Amino acid sequence: MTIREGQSIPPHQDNCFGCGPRNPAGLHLRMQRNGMGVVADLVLDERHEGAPGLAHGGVVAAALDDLFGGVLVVLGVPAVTANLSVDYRAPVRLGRTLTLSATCTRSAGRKLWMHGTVTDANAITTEATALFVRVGLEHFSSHADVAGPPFGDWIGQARTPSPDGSGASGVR
Ligand SMILES: CCCCCCCCCC(=O)SCCNC(=O)CCNC(=O)[C@H](O)C(C)(C)COP(=O)(O)OP(=O)(O)OC[C@H]1O[C@@H](n2cnc3c(N)ncnc32)[C@H](O)[C@@H]1OP(=O)(O)O
Repeated sequence: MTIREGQSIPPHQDNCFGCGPRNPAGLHLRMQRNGMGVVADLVLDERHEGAPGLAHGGVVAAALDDLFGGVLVVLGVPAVTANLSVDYRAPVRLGRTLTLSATCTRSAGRKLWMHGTVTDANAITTEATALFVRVGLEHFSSHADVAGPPFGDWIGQARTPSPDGSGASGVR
């Protein structure tokens, strides 16, 4: 599956907490390709509240984690979060249009390092880094039927790792 610049990223699966359109408790993230990364707008509301008027930090972390999952779709690499680190630089306010962006900064062997930010009116509120580890399709298929769209559409076409194990074009 080739996703062109500016094109929408399909949800990982319809019920994904981050980007699934069918999940009533989900964030309904809609990502677009931005270079070798992704961007998305997100408005959080009282369902996502932690401190009064402010977003729960775990929700913000989940959104960034899911954007990293969107980067995987751009790269065509099946992988999962091994480690996620979040710097909360400023409170994230409810009812604001937040801009989330994420990209892969490096890959080596099975590992991919991600970087992402949340901005509100061009000010960074949150910054995250993550280590993703490439997995085989059995990581997913051993728990559920993953053959159908949209998950099966891109995961089934995920690129075969190159001889050096990287497989992710444009990142090293
Ligand atoms: C593709 C579609 C994605 C769709 C959804 C996206 C949603 C957003 C992403 C997620 O939320 S994924 C869900 C949360 N993550 C998980 O459930 C993953 C659970 N963990 C695992 O399944 C395994 O621990 C994992 C696949 C990550 C690694 O197990 P393996 O047995 O395959 O590999 P191994 O433990 O040998 O580690 C491979 C390398 O990564 C390194 N590594 C693994 N975990 C690490 C860690 N936590 N911190 C640092 N390094 C780590 C490890 O040291 C090693 O480095 P070297 O190759 O240099 O020796």
